[in-house]
Formats: sequence, structure tokens, C-alpha cells
Amino acid sequence: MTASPWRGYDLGSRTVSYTERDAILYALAVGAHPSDLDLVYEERLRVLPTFALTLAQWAPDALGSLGAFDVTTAVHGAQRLTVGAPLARAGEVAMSARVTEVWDKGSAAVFEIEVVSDRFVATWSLFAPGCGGFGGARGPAAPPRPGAPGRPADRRLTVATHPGQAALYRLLGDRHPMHVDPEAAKAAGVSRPFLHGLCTMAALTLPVAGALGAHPADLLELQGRFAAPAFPGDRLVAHCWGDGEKGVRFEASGPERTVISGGRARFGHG
Ligand SMILES: C/C=C/C(=O)SCCNC(=O)CCNC(=O)[C@H](O)C(C)(C)COP(=O)(O)OP(=O)(O)OC[C@H]1O[C@@H](n2cnc3c(N)ncnc32)[C@H](O)[C@@H]1OP(=O)(O)O
Repeated sequence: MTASPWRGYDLGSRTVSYTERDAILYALAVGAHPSDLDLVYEERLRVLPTFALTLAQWAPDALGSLGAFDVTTAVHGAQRLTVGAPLARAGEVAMSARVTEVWDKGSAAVFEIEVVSDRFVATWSLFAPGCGGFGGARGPAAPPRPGAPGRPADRRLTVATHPGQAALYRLLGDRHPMHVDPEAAKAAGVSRPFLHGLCTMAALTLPVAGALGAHPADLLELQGRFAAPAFPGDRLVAHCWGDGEKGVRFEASGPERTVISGGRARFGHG
């Protein structure tokens, strides 16, 4: 087996600051309702843990800028987030990042980038066509389907995404053109601009938390694979299987296909 030269690459450290306004805009961009005062009103603000992923976006962007993969065709393949402590209403977060793995999928490579801070650990899996075939290990296969075979979902939740959602979400730190520019989306092999995977995933955690009787700001763990592009305006349906008291496994589908597979979320007790 040959390891990719990027395996173990140190992406360095960065401190990113944010305001209450950033946290509120984020909550609105991922679908918080104006009546969710804990998420949209300074007087009661609790910051969604997934907001940390916008603060940490510099790390996957840095790897792309270094030329590890073609940024016009690479897409976000999967994400994991483990929350260690809540984010303050405003402030700064110090982070460090490195490439923990590069899997060789033959025609593509999957780059795993881990960002560590005293608040959270987040791992991006970036699916990069044209970067495989270097003789490395294939890595993990597709995540198992949730629930026992044939067991229907315990809950079915719907999320109505908004036609302007990607245009809004990109202002929070991920300005890749494939989310707004039709030509850039086509270059990535997708028919039209598509939603940021992290926007789709965060939008799903809001109703998932509600269904579990948890507060979305009490999220402790989240993961999932972006199985197919979701589009702004899509109505998403999440099939959820209970996984402990405040946990759930889920799969989410758009009008045509499964868009998130292997989804898992777990919340604390508040
Ligand atoms: C910079 C971008 C930011 C974004 O936010 S982009 C928006 C969010 N992301 C998306 O919308 C991407 C949606 N997903 C897809 O379009 C597809 O899904 C992929 C293009 C990522 C892969 O599809 P395919 O080329 O058909 O791959 P395969 O033939 O099904 O699998 C080849 C190997 O790659 C692994 N793999 C497939 N999908 C993913 C993934 N999403 N994340 C990580 N690995 C993946 C499989 O398991 C398998 O490997 P094994 O043969 O060893 O099992």
C-alpha cells in the first residue's frame, strides 16, 4: 500500500472570531423559525453547535488552495461533528487542523480533514474525482442502512428548504461557486446549483431535535454522508430510527434520491 503524500499533512492553526449577528444569521440560514427565540434573538441566544462548522471551513478550503485536489470538481462527501462544550454567544475559537487520512477509491480519493478545538472536533470527508489510483487503502465502504432490515422508520420528518438557501448560506463562509453559479455546478457534474451539504445537514437537525424533545443547541454528535446533491427549494423527507433516549439514526431523501445516508445525531439533556 502507498500512502498519499497528503496523509498527516498539518494544515496549521487559526483563531476565528464571530458575533451574535453571525450566529443568528446562521440559524436563519439553516431554517430556524422566527419564533425560535433561543436561536434568533440576542436576549435569549443559544448558538447552534453546527455553526462551528462554518468557523472551521478554513481548513478544507486551505487544503484545496494548496492544490491537493481540483476544487472545481471535489464535493463534500461526509461530515462528523463531536461537541465538547457549547459555543459562546460571541467570541473567538482557536482551531488546528490536519489531514488524517486519504482513501484511494480508484477513480477518486477521499480526503479526511480533522479540525480540533476546545469546543468541538469536526471531520470533513472530501470526495475528489481524479485523485485516486495512487495505490492506497480503500478505506470504509458505504455506511450501513439505519434500522433493522425491513423495520419501518419510527418517525418521518419533513424539511422544506428555501430556493434562496444556498445563496444565503454561502455568505456564512463557504463561497464555493457551485452553490450559486450554474456553470460551476455543471463543472462539478451537477445539473444546477446545489445546497451545501452542511446546510442540508444542519437544517435536518432542527426538526430531528424537536422530534426527540431536545433543544437543537444541545447537539452532542452529528454525522452523515452526502449521498447525492440536494437542491435549494427541495422538500426533504427524513426517515428516523430511535437510537437511545436522545439519539437517532436517519436517512434523508429529496424528490428523487437519498441525499443523506448513514445519518446519526445525539443530543444532551440541556
Ligand atoms: C466543496 C463542496 C462543498 C459541498 O458542500 S458539495 C455539496 C454536498 N455534497 C454533495 O452534494 C455530494 C453528493 N454526493 C454525490 O454526488 C456522490 O455520492 C459522490 C459524487 C460523492 C460519489 O458518487 P459516486 O462517484 O457514484 O461514487 P460511488 O461509485 O457510489 O462510490 C465510490 C467509492 O467512494 C465512496 N463514496 C461514495 N460516496 C461517498 C461520499 N459521499 N463520501 C465518502 N465516500 C463516498 C464509496 O463508498 C465507494 O467506495 P467503496 O467502493 O470503498 O465502498
